[in-house]
Amino acid sequence: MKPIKVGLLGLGTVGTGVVRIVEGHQEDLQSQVGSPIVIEKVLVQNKSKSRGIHVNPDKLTEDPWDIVNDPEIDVIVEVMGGIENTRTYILEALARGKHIVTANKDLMAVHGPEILTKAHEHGCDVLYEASVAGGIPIIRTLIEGFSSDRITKIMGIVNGTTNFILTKMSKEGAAYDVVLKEAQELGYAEADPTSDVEGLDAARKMTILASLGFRSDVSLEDVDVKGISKVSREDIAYAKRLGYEMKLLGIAERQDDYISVAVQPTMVKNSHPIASVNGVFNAVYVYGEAVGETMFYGAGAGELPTATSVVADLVAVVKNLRLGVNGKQLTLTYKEKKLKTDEQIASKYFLLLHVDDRAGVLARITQAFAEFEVSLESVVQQPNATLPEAEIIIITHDASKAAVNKVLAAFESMDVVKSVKSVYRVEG
Ligand SMILES: NC(=O)C1=CN([C@@H]2O[C@H](COP(=O)(O)OP(=O)(O)OC[C@H]3O[C@@H](n4cnc5c(N)ncnc54)[C@H](OP(=O)(O)O)[C@@H]3O)[C@@H](O)[C@H]2O)C=CC1
Ligand SMILES: N[C@@H](CC=O)C(=O)O
Repeated sequence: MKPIKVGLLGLGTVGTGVVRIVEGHQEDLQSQVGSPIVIEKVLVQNKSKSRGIHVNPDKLTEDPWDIVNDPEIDVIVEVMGGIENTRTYILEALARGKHIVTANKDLMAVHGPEILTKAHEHGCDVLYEASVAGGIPIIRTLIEGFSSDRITKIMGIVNGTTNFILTKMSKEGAAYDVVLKEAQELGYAEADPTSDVEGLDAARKMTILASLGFRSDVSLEDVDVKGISKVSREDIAYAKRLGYEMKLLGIAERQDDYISVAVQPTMVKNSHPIASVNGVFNAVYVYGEAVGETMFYGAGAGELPTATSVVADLVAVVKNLRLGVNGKQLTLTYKEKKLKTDEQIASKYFLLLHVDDRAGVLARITQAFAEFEVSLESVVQQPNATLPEAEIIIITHDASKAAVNKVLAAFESMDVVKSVKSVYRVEG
């Protein structure tokens, strides 16, 4: 059979993995799709850079149009990252009838609907399994595995870099900056790791998951995002003492027609399976009305796990080519979203306050919670080790975000409250 020719945009962490798997598993791939898969051309920024993999130098190009305009190329695998240039290359490639596989969540979270519409118009496939949770086949699972159910909640660790950092800080007492550097060296972090640590990467992934899971037009602006850069070793130690692990969680919830999506550092009860998801591993919990609770676990970043998802998409495109059904999949119809208000978003909260250490303070603090009908699960007061103040550690029962914000606003005008050191959502 005629070989399938692939143009690879990018030969960094993921691109290198794609070449290794396509070459190393060639026989298995051929047996599934019935023809050889050949990486015909590879786009890089700098052809003379030394690389950890040998690629025939004649295949390397620094000009994306060498690939986009090449009529011999059937499929483009985009693993270079970035948004605007990449969007242009992909739209142009679709206009020329090429199928696309991408790992680019930044692009798909922002321009996904435009790209998928264009693909449909041109009878092309656009697959993006690797864009969320690296090696876990969660996108295919949401589209196919849950097609018969109605999802009410998607909750997970969807960023490997921040889970790697929080795990090392929690288990080894490691310093934030040192572990971030290690995550970068291992190829887990984004080109600009701010998007990992400030939660944007996870927010993009949650946009994709929530859109597919709730079949709703969720956009990045709908996600309430907070990263881990302000999580201190002290916060992690408090969490552990109380029986929790600190995790950066993405949480998308639906009640009737109303949804909320957030990414935030969250204290997860030790007994919850997500609390023991460590290092670069990701896990996604999906709750369906009929199926109940399910969990998907695996490496969320890194060369080979991510490339596994990319090459699986490539195999799917080639199988569709064989069957002549590219671009013929039924597209999802998205409902117009209705976002929950802060009154409708409920969870347990952890608060750490520094207060004056004198009679009646605890009563005033608890009175503020009572005023806004926030019920408390536990309250602990202890002296501060270094300051002439007391610390109050509070865990609430389920309370609305609006009510907790009102309590926090009340603390601002209470002279006995010196500072609100930390506030975290609590799960489990
Ligand atoms: N790393 C991971 O674990 C995961 C990454 N992803 C996504 O996969 C994509 C790639 O990530 P990753 O492999 O880590 O990125 P890298 O930074 O390691 O590699 C990027 C590659 O693209 C090339 N490149 C970048 N910009 C251009 C440009 N303007 N013109 C030509 N070539 C360019 C680079 O060339 P050169 O080598 O010459 O510099 C490099 O080979 C991103 O979208 C990322 O978000 C998704 C899941 C996991
Ligand atoms: N930087 C990302 C890579 C995979 O998407 C992460 O750490 O999860």
